[in-house]
Amino acid sequence: MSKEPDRLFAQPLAQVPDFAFNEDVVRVFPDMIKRSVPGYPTIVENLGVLAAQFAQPNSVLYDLGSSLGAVTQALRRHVRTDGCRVIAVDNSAAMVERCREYLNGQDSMFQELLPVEVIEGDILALTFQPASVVALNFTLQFIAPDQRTALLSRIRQSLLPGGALILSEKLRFNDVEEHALLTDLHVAFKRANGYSELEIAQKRSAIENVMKPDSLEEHRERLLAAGFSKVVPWFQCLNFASLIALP
Ligand SMILES: Nc1ncnc2c1ncn2[C@@H]1O[C@H](C[S@+](CC[C@H]([NH3+])C(=O)[O-])CC(=O)[O-])[C@@H](O)[C@H]1O
Ligand SMILES: O=C(O)C(=O)Cc1ccccc1
Repeated sequence: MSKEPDRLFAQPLAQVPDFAFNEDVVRVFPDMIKRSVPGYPTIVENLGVLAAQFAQPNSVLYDLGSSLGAVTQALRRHVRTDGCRVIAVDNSAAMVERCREYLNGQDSMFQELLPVEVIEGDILALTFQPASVVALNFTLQFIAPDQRTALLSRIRQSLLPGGALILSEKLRFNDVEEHALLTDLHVAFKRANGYSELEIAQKRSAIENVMKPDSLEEHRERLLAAGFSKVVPWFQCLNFASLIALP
């Protein structure tokens, strides 16, 4: 994995462009996501552990918005169920190219890993195969809000009995004080990870038009509206959380 440190927002920018998953981001992405998302390594590793409980024989496990394939690699470390295969999907060509390289690296180091296919494509245009596990690890927040219910409904329709959707997201909070406190604590987390005030401020304006977090209540209601029967939060660290949604 690339060890290049994230300095993308370190210099003052005359105008901060909207955040995009381009080659510059790909180069620093492992460092960026670890220093920006509290609990990220714990979520990714345990997503593999959870997935192993829901994986059904001869089914597909989806990693939607796979970026560099961290979740796919965790699925392949933990899931031993017969006949499973992983489909990773991302619409960033730069991410997909590097993701394929990393997965080839994993293949060369370990034997008997689940087969994996990496698709460059829009998850909104994807035809889902019957699946036992669908991971949306910090991806739904980048989907246009008015498209989210339809996407979750299609995922729900593709899920096999005994399967699960695992949804990780940055949260906003309806309670003003709770929102302010957890936002401040997230800034403290970033500062503690070496980001300057300028980096934090410029990153905030880069993502504000492209990443729209929902509250836990909105997620729960939307998942139920999409046909899921049960929503169980299994992890929260500051304003980042992960939920299990059962068909
Ligand atoms: N419509 C779309 N179709 C396909 N991909 C998309 C779409 N919109 C955004 N993406 C992709 O979703 C990913 C979101 S990052 C996921 C981290 C990863 N899951 C991880 O566990 O490391 C989250 C973050 O950076 O905060 C990017 O790679 C986008 O290209
Ligand atoms: O950096 C942030 O403030 C975030 O909310 C997380 C994030 C991580 C990586 C890309 C975009 C957003």
